[in-house]
Amino acid sequence: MSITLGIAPIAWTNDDMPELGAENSFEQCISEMALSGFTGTEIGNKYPREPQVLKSYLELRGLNVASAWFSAFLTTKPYAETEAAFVQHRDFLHAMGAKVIVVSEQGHSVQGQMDTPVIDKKPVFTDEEWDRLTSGLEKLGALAREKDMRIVYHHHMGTGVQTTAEIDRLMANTDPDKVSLLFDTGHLVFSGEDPLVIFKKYQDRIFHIHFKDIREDMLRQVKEEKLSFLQSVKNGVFTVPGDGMIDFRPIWELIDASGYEGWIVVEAEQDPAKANPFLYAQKARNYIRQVTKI
Ligand SMILES: O=C1C[C@@H](O)[C@H](O)[C@@H](O)C1=O
Ligand SMILES: [Co+2]
Repeated sequence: MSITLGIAPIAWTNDDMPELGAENSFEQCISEMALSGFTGTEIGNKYPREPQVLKSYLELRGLNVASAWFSAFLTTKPYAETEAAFVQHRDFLHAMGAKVIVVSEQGHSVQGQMDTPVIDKKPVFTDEEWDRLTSGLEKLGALAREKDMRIVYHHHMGTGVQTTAEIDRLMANTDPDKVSLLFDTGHLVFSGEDPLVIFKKYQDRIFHIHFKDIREDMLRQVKEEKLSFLQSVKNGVFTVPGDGMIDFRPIWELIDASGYEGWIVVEAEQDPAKANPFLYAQKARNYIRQVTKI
């Protein structure tokens, strides 16, 4: 397997704020993905959930399913609740042919709170919560391995695994065979981390990649005005690769040199009323072609 390029539906319809892009239909979204030159997608709130139905729409457009997000609550709810929801999600993704499952711990997360400043108010897990998180993730990882899949942990703004130190702690305390890492350029730069350092350190554990860029002026505004994660997204802190402050060339050089095989998914949520998702998808595709020759 080599590298395959996908794009997330979140630029058309936003799962965190379904009112963003409510007017965009599922068929418009997947048709525009395919027309822009992508061959994969993640799954959004308008996608049919029956594997055969979803496949019939995607196959027509030459799209495969890369993965889909799963919210874990290992730090705040009984493990069995997360496991039951995870197994359903795993089986759906398995039926769709995906090999990786995006997992993010949402216990104490402020990412979905409209008025909570994302920089100052992110949660910090206690030692006990860390133990619940790492042991729970290893169990979910083992369930994924039963189906020849992997969980890829999504470090994320406004959550307990956001910073380099937190990613280090998660990686140090989990079995590499059970817990892999998702590399999201936008979240790392938003948080002030160095994506090159993270990629170099964890290249053997990175099994999924999200490419998103950051608008520098919006990032400044987020800090100055203490905006929440959702306000930041609405105001345009994220954009597609090639449209923001991140230089993807050195990132790509590391990815290429590492022999990475798997998905690179463009994931650039912004307000579709301000940023036409079809035009931005084409912009991303052109920039990636220039930088990676893919
Ligand atoms: O992978 C992701 C999924 C979204 O729901 C999330 O909020 C976004 O920022 C992201 O990186
Ligand atoms: Co992401």
